[in-house]
Amino acid sequence: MSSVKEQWIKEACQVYQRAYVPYSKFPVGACLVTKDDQIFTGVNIENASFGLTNCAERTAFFKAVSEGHRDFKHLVVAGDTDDPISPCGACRQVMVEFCDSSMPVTLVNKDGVTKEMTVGELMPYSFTEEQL
Ligand SMILES: O=c1ccn([C@H]2C[C@H](O)[C@@H](CO)O2)c(=O)[nH]1
Ligand SMILES: [Zn+2]
Repeated sequence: MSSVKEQWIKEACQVYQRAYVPYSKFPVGACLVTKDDQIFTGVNIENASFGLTNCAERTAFFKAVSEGHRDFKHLVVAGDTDDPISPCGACRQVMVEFCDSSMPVTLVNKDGVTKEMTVGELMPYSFTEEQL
């Protein structure tokens, strides 16, 4: 019996097969978990106009928020990488918008090796609505 976290890791590792990455050939998968245990997966989706690319993490957040979910408890990001994948700055900023700084984020490499971080560790001294 695998733990729920192992299930979330498996989701992120499996969904990245659906990444649309004809340009970078660099698939990424994300599995975002709500506080009421719903799962939203995401992949990176590229475009011939490169700047329109949406990362896996933001795809998962935008799917969840579009479906009415804003309370999250865990994010897993899996990449075809040697080291556990490191999310880009744009995705870190989106994490800050919707997650507590203490929320755990599991980063996974191509062999399933994980690195546990929190949103606050990924994005210290971040820009938030309090500064507006
Ligand atoms: O954490 C990450 C890092 C990169 N990418 C995507 C964006 C682009 O499609 C490809 C190469 O940058 O990887 C993600 O989806 N998430
Ligand atoms: Zn990103």
